[in-house]
Amino acid sequence: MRTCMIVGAGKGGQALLNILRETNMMNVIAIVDCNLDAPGIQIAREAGIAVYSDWKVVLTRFEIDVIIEATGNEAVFEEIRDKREKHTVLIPGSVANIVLNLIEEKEILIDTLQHQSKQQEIILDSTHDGMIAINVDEEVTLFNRSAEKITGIRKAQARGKLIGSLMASSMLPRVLSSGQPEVNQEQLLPNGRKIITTRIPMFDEEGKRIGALAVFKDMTAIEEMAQEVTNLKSIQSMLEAIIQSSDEAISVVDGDGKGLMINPAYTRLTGLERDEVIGKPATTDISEGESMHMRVLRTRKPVRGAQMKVGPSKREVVVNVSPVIVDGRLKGSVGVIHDISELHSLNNQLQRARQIIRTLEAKYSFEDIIGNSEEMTFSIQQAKLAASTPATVLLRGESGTGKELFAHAIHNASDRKYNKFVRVNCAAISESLFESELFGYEEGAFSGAKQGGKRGLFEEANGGSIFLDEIGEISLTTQVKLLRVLQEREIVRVGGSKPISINVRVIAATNAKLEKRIMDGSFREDLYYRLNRLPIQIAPLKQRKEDIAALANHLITKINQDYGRNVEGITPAAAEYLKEYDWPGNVREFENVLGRIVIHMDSSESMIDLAHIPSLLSEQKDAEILSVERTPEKTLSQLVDEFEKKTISQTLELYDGNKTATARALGVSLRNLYYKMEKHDIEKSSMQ
Ligand SMILES: Nc1ncnc2c1ncn2[C@@H]1O[C@H](COP(=O)(O)OP(=O)(O)OP(=O)(O)O)[C@@H](O)[C@H]1O
Repeated sequence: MRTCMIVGAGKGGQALLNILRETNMMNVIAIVDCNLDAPGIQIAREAGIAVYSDWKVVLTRFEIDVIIEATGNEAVFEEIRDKREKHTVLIPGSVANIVLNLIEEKEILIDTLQHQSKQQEIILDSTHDGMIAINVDEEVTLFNRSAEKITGIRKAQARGKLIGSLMASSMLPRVLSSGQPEVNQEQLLPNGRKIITTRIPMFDEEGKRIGALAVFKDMTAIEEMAQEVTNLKSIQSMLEAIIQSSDEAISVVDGDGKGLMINPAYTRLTGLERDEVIGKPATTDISEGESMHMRVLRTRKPVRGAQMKVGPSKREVVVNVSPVIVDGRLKGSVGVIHDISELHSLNNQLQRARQIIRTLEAKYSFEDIIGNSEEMTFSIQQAKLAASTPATVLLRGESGTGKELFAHAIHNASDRKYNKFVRVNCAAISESLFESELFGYEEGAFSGAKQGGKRGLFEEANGGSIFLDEIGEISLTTQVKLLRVLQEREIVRVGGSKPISINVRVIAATNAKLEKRIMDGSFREDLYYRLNRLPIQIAPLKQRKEDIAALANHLITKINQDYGRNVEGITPAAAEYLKEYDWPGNVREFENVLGRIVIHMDSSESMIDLAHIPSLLSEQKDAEILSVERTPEKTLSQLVDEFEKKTISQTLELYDGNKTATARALGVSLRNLYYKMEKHDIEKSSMQ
């Protein structure tokens, strides 16, 4: 290194001394100044540099290669120039000044660079990408905050360290030596995080390799985000699918009330297509007046159950609208429209279904009426004819002949079969209730009347048939009212004045001799003629005994079902025997007798035979002897008298006319027996 002497220790000399020492460019041997207080003198002394007041002395003591003249004094410069050794280089003070300026500029530059690098650091620290750079010695020169977060290594720890000691798996040394960039490489960090990184070699302006840089992203976070987005997307598509397939009409508007979404049900109901709604303000939307969406956006409160009519066909709907509030901010509103006209039509269908079920109340048809006798065939023919007309029918026949069965069959064969069949047992309803039951009543018609009044059975049967069983039993007052209904085809509720027109087919039935009733004044002749326009007489079983075998088989099937038995039928001999009996209770009695036979049969027996019947028939005979035919016109004392007469006659017969034995058997005195025999006109022959 060349030796140097600085002449002049003023400001310039001092600066030069500092530079030469810092840069190590030359070995400063001595500094010269006649003023030993000059600023450079002190620094020289501290640095162990010799201080002289005469430069010539220095030259005599040291081998000096370079003399720097820093006095700014031209005379001094010329003297040194002339007296120095030839090989010694002399640098004038002005040059030293230039150097000084350069130094100042360098300092400013350094300041600026430092400032810039601070700024760059801030920028690099604020980026989300991790960045690590190394120099050619593989020392870390850049380690930004994101790199710190992703790798978990402290920035302060990393700076200046060998990358290999910091992260053994780092590929930066490889890039540094190969000079080849490596783009978008996946890498697993020791802390378990997955990164995607791009590594590039760095060159200076002359193409010299100066280091390598890695820029990387945290894939774990990205993957988590991607997962969240995927989840959100699937929820969104699920919601969309639900909304699109919903039968409820749905519309969604944004916070400004502009249409965002509607579903096909909305278009079906309102007639509004997507392009008429999406992006358009919902100012009036589906109905007149303020839009429900706008009201909800204004008040931030839901609207529930608003009723309105919408669409070209003015369908009745109920609307529910709710605000959509996310994190306290109003994002829009969702409206759901329920079409209640569909509900109404469902309700109608339900009513219809109910009506069909009701027709099951009229459960028999002509197929259920058994009998091939001439009498029965004729009755069935008449009934079928009656079924095809709206006419009032009067079914006549003894008790148990099948009048109700015929009434069912007529209703079910008529065009009213899908409407109601209402059966009224006129004998069972008390006189006082009869009118209100049949014709209904208005609210307040009598004490105990229901609020809003009540429909009567005629209204109930509207569109269908009403079966007035035991019609002979109704009072004269009710007969007048019924006649009016049959003539006018309208009813007036009890306590009301407004006539209500009704469309009901009347099927009446009686076992009474109405003609006799007319004679004694208990039945109105005009009503009789009204009812008797289409009379159907059903013959008693004793007049059509040829029906017995077929009836027996039919009834056995029915009994098997009722009692869970498996009787197959009746032998011809048994059927013949049953024909000998008169069946005063007709088919009902026949059915009861067969039922009792079946119950008494052994489960191994499959056919009803003679052996099963005799005891039963004798029981029947006893019952017949001991029973009296109860007809509505008979009074209790008449019935008791009749029973008494039959009992006495039967007991006399049993004891071959022996009155003493008969009186004893009946628990009466002989005198009393005679008295009763006379009273009942029991034949003299049996009175011996
Ligand atoms: N021809 C028939 N074929 C099949 N079953 C019959 C027939 N006639 C009557 N029945 C049956 O006999 C029973 C009595 O019939 P129904 O009640 O119709 O007689 P009714 O004349 O209305 O009697 P009442 O005057 O006492 O009311 C019922 O179980 C019915 O099914």
